[in-house]
Amino acid sequence: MSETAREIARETAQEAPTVDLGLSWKAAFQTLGPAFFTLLRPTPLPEPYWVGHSEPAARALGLPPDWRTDAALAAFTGNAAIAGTQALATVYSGHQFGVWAGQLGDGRAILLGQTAGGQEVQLKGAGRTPYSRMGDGRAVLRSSIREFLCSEAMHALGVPTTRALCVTGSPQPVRRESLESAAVVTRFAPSFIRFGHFEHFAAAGRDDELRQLADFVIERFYPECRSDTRLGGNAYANFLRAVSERTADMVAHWQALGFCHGVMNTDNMSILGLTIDYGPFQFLDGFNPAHICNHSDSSGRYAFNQQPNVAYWNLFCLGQALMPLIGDEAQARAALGAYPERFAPAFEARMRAKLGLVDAQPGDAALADGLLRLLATEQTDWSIFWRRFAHWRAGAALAPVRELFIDATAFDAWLLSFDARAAQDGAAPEAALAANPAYVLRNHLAQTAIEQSQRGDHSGVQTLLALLQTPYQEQPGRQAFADFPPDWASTLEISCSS
Ligand SMILES: Nc1ncnc2c1ncn2[C@@H]1O[C@H](COP(=O)(O)OP(=O)(O)OP(=O)(O)O)[C@@H](O)[C@H]1O
Ligand SMILES: [Mg+2]
Repeated sequence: MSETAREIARETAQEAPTVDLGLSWKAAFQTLGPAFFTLLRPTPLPEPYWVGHSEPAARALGLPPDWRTDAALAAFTGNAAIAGTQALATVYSGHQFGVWAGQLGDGRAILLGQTAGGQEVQLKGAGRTPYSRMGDGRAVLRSSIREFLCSEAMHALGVPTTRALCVTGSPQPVRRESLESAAVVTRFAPSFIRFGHFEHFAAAGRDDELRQLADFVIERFYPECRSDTRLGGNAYANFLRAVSERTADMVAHWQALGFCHGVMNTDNMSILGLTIDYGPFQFLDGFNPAHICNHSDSSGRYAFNQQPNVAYWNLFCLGQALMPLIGDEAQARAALGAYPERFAPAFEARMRAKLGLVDAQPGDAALADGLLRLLATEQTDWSIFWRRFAHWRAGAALAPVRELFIDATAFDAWLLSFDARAAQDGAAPEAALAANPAYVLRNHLAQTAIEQSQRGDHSGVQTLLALLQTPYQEQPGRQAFADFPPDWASTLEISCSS
């Protein structure tokens, strides 16, 4: 036993009680065998309390209506084991900020198990694992609230994402730049497997495990790749193609919503094309295409307008890792070609929806591009512009849209060409309202709820969650949540510290 393993064993030594939450479980990731994970228990936290909970997530997971019991509080803080589960941490590697980082792994996320309904349930911030390196295995309340809210917000926006059931907190101090307190996010997804899991075994030349992992993912999530006759009928090439397509769809959706992920390392890229790891993310305020949301990203590698290229770069890393299975470089390249082929039309379709158009026409990309240039020149507020525009399309006055521009003449000129184009379209007037949310999780909204929570009042988290769960519907009395950010929002520095 290594010294780290011994220390972890000491931390988790006390016998955790076992509780039954009324969920059925079935072994999944575990069946891969010990090369892929380490069995271990979460490390308990003292005096746990509820911070936030998502009822739609609870229903999706199959929990009963009165699920928030003391037993659930203990289980979702890592203080009790759940009957029928065997917790584990998985090993992965990855490229971070463009550089090979070697072995990483679940350093603070612990997989509890997979429900019979096919959802893997993880605790993030549940204590050290053999993959924690220098980390403490913990997550702070601040970042846990952000992850919880954004997971559920993205789901409600229709973006493929990992989901979050709840956040629980503990007074246990956690040191970051200052002393903060610990929290745990319970999140779930059909799989938390990342590009980095494949890179891990490929880098070590462990082709047997690489194949085992690919077969595991293909069998469960991409079975159609086995019978696909494209790419010479090569199942692994078709798998790479399918992942490329899902990734393109996901990133096109991000770009349409003005969502900056902030840490698109290959260990944060889901093999299912889900948005994963909500760290220094940000929904754009003013539209600056080169916006960098992560204060730790000094070179702007993950700037908003770099995201589509970075995803492609990350897919190349995945392609490289899968090469021993694909075997043919031309097929791998062709598989990766699916990304640009898919991204451009996917983004164009998203822009069309935002504009309230349905029928694809040849000049659409140029029309959208013309508008994006105007928005960039004036750094117009992304979400407010689109929501007001959607209301105008649905029959409201134009003035609230027009007044967003200092130079309204340029916008008027664009509008002339838009009007001509819209006249030939069959879209329902209110269509754009379903593509342009009224509420997104802007940094300052999250920050306000976090500070309130840090003072012991968690009601702000639930209030915000309720709005984010119905983002396309204005709620009476909640205008402030859809409004321009306050001046202090621009001074918020969100970094990798979490
Ligand atoms: N406080 C911590 N303690 C231990 N390991 C950590 C800690 N913070 C990050 N890590 C590990 O560092 C690596 C990169 O971290 P990154 O910020 O991408 O992930 P994360 O936020 O911990 O989690 P995830 O990607 O699971 O949402 C991962 O292996 C992660 O587990
Ligand atoms: Mg991560």
